[in-house]
Amino acid sequence: MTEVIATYLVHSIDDNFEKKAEGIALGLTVGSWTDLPQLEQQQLKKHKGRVVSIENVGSSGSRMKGIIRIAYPAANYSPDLPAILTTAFGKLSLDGEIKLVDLEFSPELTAHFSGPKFGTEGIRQLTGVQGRPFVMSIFKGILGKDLNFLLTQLEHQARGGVDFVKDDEILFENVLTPFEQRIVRGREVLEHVFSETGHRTRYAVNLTGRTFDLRDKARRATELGADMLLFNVYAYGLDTLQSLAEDPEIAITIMAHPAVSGAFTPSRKYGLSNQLALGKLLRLAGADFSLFPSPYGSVALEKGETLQIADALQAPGLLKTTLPVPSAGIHPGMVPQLIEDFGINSVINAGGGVHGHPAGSAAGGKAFRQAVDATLSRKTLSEAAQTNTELQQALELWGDKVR
Ligand SMILES: CCCC(=O)/C(O)=C/OP(=O)(O)O
Ligand SMILES: [Mg+2]
Repeated sequence: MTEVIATYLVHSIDDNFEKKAEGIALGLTVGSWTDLPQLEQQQLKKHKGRVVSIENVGSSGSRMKGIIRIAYPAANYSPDLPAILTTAFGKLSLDGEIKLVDLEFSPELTAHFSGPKFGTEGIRQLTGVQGRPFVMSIFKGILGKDLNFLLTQLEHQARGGVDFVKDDEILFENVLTPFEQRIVRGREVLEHVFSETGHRTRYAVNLTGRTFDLRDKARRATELGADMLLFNVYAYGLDTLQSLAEDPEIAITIMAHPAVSGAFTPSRKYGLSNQLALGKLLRLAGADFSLFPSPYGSVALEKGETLQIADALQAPGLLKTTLPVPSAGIHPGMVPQLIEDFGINSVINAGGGVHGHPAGSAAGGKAFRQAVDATLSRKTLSEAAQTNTELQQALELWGDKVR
């Protein structure tokens, strides 16, 4: 059956979850049922929502907690995320203490989504990076600074051996560091570093501006030789991301940033789960990378939640996999834990943990690469620090434990 099954966490003053479930299944589809004439019931049967399961999962304060799963037939909506989200959690999202925890797509429905254009394996083939997690750094302190400042910081990050450098999500079109100049001049800098060191760093430029201009701007970026695009997906919308990812003329990877998603994910009683918002839906919409708060950074999520996000991004399935990028407050001392938690099909991402290094940004990148090498060769960081100055300096500043 072509359908989507929504899983809701419901908090209710009573445990009559059957009534609530039936009310949702009908209310978001055919409206009413038992009082309809037989003929009408027959005609509407293919549109009726179906209660799949109900589970009472205890209580929270004065509320009973229930998990309700409802199936919505594909006959009711067009196969796109705006329609599916509005069907499964449109008006219902306004109706009290209810959280959308998951959406299960049938294979037939999933077939309508292209998913990531490159995905994990495509990114490994593109970059030649195998057998280790990627390392990425983030521009910091760019607002109000000119292009030379940005290019100098880019060169330092590249000389530190990071695989990717991303714009910070708060860098928009501006007269000091214009989008197209960042791409063209940034490329020159990275080619120069490559010619000198043999190391290639790729730059994720922030795709910003009005929605209807994004496609042409992204196509222009591709023409100019941009490597990657950063995209604040929830400031725009999932379907905007999907339209960019599906465009054959935008033949570069797209990195989804979680900005704004905190407006509707943290509550246990309302909104969307992070595994859905920063995991499954971004993979469906075509993100090659998905950034999310790590379990031990400066805007931490619970570890279980981050592992669910990563699993939604990397689980085997019809779509290519999206690289998880646990972020925020990351420093080299966290590398063993990051690799233990997220494996090598992930991106180790840091801004302050690179630029805050006592010996500067290049040393910060080197410290991360040294920490990755140490971890993969089963050395402790303190052992590796004995022969790696940059790592030693990083551990002296930040330590080698996660909080
Ligand atoms: C979850 C997003 C993290 C982010 O955007 C960012 O800029 C992190 O910077 P640091 O915390 O590594 O300095
Ligand atoms: Mg940022």
